[in-house]
Amino acid sequence: MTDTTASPESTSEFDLIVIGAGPVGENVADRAVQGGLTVAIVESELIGGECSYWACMPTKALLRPAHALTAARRVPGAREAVTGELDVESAFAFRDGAAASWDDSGQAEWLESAGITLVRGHGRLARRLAVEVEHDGETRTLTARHAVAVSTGSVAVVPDIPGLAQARPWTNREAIATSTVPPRLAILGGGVVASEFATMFAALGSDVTVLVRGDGLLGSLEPFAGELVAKALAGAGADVRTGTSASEVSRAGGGTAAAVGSDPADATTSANPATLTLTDGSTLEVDEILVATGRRPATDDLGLDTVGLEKGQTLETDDTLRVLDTSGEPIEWLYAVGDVNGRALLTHQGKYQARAAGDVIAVRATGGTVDDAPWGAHVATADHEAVPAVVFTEPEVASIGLTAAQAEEDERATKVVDYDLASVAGSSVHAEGYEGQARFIVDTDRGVLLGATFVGQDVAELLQAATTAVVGEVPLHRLWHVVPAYPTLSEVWLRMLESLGRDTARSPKAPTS
Ligand SMILES: Cc1cc2nc3c(=O)[nH]c(=O)nc-3n(C[C@H](O)[C@H](O)[C@H](O)COP(=O)(O)OP(=O)(O)OC[C@H]3O[C@@H](n4cnc5c(N)ncnc54)[C@H](O)[C@@H]3O)c2cc1C
Ligand SMILES: NC(=O)c1ccc[n+]([C@@H]2O[C@H](COP(=O)([O-])OP(=O)(O)OC[C@H]3O[C@@H](n4cnc5c(N)ncnc54)[C@H](O)[C@@H]3O)[C@@H](O)[C@H]2O)c1
Repeated sequence: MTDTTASPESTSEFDLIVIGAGPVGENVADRAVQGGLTVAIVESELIGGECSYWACMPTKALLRPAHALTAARRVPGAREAVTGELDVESAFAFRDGAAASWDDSGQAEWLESAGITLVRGHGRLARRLAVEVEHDGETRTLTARHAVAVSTGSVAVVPDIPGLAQARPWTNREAIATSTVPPRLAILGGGVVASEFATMFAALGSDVTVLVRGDGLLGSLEPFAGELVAKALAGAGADVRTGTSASEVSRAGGGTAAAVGSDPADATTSANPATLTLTDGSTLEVDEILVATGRRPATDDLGLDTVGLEKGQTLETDDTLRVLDTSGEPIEWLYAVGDVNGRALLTHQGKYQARAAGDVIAVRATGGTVDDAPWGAHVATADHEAVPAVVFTEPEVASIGLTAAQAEEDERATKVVDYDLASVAGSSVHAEGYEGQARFIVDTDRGVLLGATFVGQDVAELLQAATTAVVGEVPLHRLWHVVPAYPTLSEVWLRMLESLGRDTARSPKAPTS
């Protein structure tokens, strides 16, 4: 919509400036360009962000060999063909490929092909509609005609435990970029990151101890999810200790684990062990410690004070992703999208927000009509109650919507339907001795699904159907006509309906006798 003939290097004014070129920032920029705007994106590290190099992609690649091996071993005929163990070097090579060997040139090419101007450096808000970019000791100011979007993501939290920081613990970055398998690994935390890395390193051959502060793994999900994952971890030789944490850590010489960085070669295994004193008074000696105790928004050095906000804070937003000021009013020109707004720390959900944000920024800039009613084109309504998530542990955990506990807190009229996945025909041919569990949360007043959780081998692909049912508020009586193919794991849907009773198949318009 403005002059785009000036070279990107010399141009300092754009319709939109995006700070942070992770998966979310890239999508905000792309949608805004498609909406006719000129866009600059500022990135201080690698284009593609945490997800591409230290999170989603490499972790799933390094988990996959163990999943495939376990799956083969569960099927007679295939089992006999597995004559060796997991090959760690090949698994690392597969991981390297998934992380594009920590080289973002492909992503830079994509930005160029999409018509987005890349500005390398650390971005900070300078004042209204202005971003200061620091790169190689030089500072340049970019100005935006219409909006600035912050997509700076999140960083790992290192808890304030005496001696922990000095012991140079791994975060997800060092853990996923390592080229060696620590013989003994302690994992602090019991959430998604802890559970996935415990599964991964146990399969790679580490002696893993998971220190869970609460009373089980994956505390925000249905309790049976954490229980089944803990059972499988124990079966894989990991020691999952609940109600325990570290009260002190020491490592002679401070440890040699790498500083956070983008070079995988930096992540070396410590030559000197660390000793953790646990809250029960016992001690634990390990070669590496992985902190998996949550994430905080990357807003420490973002110039938030220039817009009346506080450094380090989560950037709360309205549903069109505009940042709220201290009085709860949206700042017209400032958007926050992805992990940094704390709405849902997941790539797919951040990219969903990005599609809405990029489109609405373009529409507002060009004087179009904003579609911001719930479920409109320019709002991220699903963030509130319909966030799909998969934990890629063994077994997998796939969830959408409310848990039974959340539904109860809401005081909705709900019914919980539990079903043993081992009892559907599909699972019996999928794997010998298949273990798994499904739970559906049904709104009995409205006759729709509010949530579902599946735990078991290969349940991730069951999730999209559940997401469609929850988001689409598909009536139960219509679900009776959604026939699952036989014999698949999806047959659990029919079992859920049968548990509710054939009466739920009657449509509201059916004549009553
Ligand atoms: C171990 C792990 C595994 C995960 N696995 C999955 C998964 O399987 N599926 C899933 O959906 N989610 C997963 N997640 C979550 C997912 O990684 C995040 O939700 C996602 O990366 C968020 O994207 P983002 O673009 O908001 O932020 P990020 O990916 O963090 O990107 C932010 C970008 O902004 C840049 N930046 C920050 N500050 C500045 C600044 N001031 N100036 C310029 N640039 C800046 C950063 O360098 C970075 O490139 C995982 C997370 C972890 C930790
Ligand atoms: N497959 C996926 O989609 C995937 C994978 C990994 C991460 N993620 C995302 O990344 C986010 C962060 O994951 P996470 O596991 O780091 O955070 P989390 O919030 O899921 O879990 C943090 C865990 O650390 C514990 N903890 C917190 N402070 C502690 C302390 N001081 N001492 C001991 N324990 C402590 C908590 O009790 C909890 O068990 C998640 O919200 C998730 O959405 C997604």
